[in-house]
Amino acid sequence: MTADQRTDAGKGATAPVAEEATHDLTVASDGHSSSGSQSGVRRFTTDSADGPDFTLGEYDLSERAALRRVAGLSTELTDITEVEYRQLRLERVVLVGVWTTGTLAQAENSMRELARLAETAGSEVLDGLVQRRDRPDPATYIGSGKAKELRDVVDTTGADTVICDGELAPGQLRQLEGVVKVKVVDRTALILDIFAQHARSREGKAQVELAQLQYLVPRLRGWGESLSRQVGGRAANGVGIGGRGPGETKLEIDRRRITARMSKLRKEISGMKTARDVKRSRRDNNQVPSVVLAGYTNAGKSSLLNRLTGAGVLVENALFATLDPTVRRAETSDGRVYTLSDTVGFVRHLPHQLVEAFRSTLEEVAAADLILHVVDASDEDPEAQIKAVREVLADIEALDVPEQIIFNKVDDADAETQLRLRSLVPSALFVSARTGFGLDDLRQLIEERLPRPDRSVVALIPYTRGDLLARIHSDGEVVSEDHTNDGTLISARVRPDLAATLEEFATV
Ligand SMILES: Nc1nc2c(ncn2[C@@H]2O[C@H](COP(=O)(O)OP(=O)(O)OP(=O)(O)O)[C@@H](O)[C@H]2O)c(=O)[nH]1
Repeated sequence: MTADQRTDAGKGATAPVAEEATHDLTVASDGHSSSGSQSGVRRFTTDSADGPDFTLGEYDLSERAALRRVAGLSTELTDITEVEYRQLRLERVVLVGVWTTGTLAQAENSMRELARLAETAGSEVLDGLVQRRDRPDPATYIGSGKAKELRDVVDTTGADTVICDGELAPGQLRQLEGVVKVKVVDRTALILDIFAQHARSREGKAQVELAQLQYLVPRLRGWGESLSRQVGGRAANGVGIGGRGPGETKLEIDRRRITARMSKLRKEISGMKTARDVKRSRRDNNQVPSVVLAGYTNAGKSSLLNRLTGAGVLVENALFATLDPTVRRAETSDGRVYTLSDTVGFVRHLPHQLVEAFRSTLEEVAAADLILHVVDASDEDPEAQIKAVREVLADIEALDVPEQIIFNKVDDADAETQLRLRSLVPSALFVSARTGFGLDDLRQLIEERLPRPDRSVVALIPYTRGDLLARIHSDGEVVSEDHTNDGTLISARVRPDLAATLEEFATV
């Protein structure tokens, strides 16, 4: 094996999803929009408690470039302090990775995944380089010789961006940019950007913005005080940013504003979580068991949800089509009701900022009765998918929820692969959301693994409480039922909460 390997990262990947690739996203949550002027002086409305409209003044070009680089923002933007995000405009990209551990095949898979991520963000992958190293170079991520080679690849292909397969220190990004002379972004910024493109709900948008800001804050420190300027004069004359008076640097103001914005977002997210908790506890009180589809991005979770519930959920051959959790009602063949939900797709090296920001959404997974862990059987490295998903499950403390591995897309996996997967996870179920193969088995499995009603009750339910009778029928198992003058005498097995409700009508 040679030390340096060129990958075919772009070749194995599927067609880019160009739609909306350059769509802009404004995340000012109160509906105020910012307005920019060509001159570089930007006025905008802020929803911060610090004050109303204000003027930021001008950044010089190098500062703007630094801001964009730090934020991983689009080329024609913007002042970070406007708290407005646009998508990365990554058009023609070259990928670069450092292979430190594992096999070459694993390193290449990681690059292939990076290629898919880049394409999901709307870019065209032109080439990819991997360098074998004990650890990334502290200055330029790859070694200086390799960086020059990368510059040649950039020149030859006409790429406008380099994407690194890791999270880089701000200094590394800057120094590598200095060598290759085009924009350099890292995997984290790329994933954050894809999430920003896919966020639809208010909660999803707020969560992504929070994650972006978390990514941003240490990077503000990274390019540091040298870019700070005294803006105390502006702050003091009232046009500034709620001013702490003279002497405050631009950097400090940025940082303070971002911190304020982050705590506002946290509050918003926790408010939305409360609303969701209420819904969930209503479901819990009705003891509706919940089954969650979790798994790697693009594994086919939405397709399975559609198949199992007939719900019209977006299915897209792109990473992270699903960002906002979808909860659907489903029923077993014996009429027991449960909820089936789709969750955000996981990915290798899911930025910790995202896991943090999406924690409240992911808590749904930790509260489930059963996790259907969907794995793409046609993927080159399903083991890596399983590992990555389990890492996130561990992170959100969902490891003690019963988990069932479902290998999906078996229509696209040859017999040899299926055999290998079978020996890898003997208890796994093999299905195809596309052809319908194995779905009856999956339904049956859900039925068997749903918590069963285990309390025996005998109760005389007055005719005025048809609601209770209906619940016993839908959530429990009726043993016998008799209509008497005083009401319905019913013997049934039900779950503990319903048993408690029925206590006042119990006859034994
Ligand atoms: N061949 C094959 N393709 C499938 C199957 N199930 C889903 N797909 C395809 O896989 C792609 C991703 O499917 P989704 O259902 O959107 O996957 P997901 O896991 O919800 O994706 P994220 O939203 O990224 O987490 C789509 O192009 C589907 O048509 C299957 O059983 N066989």
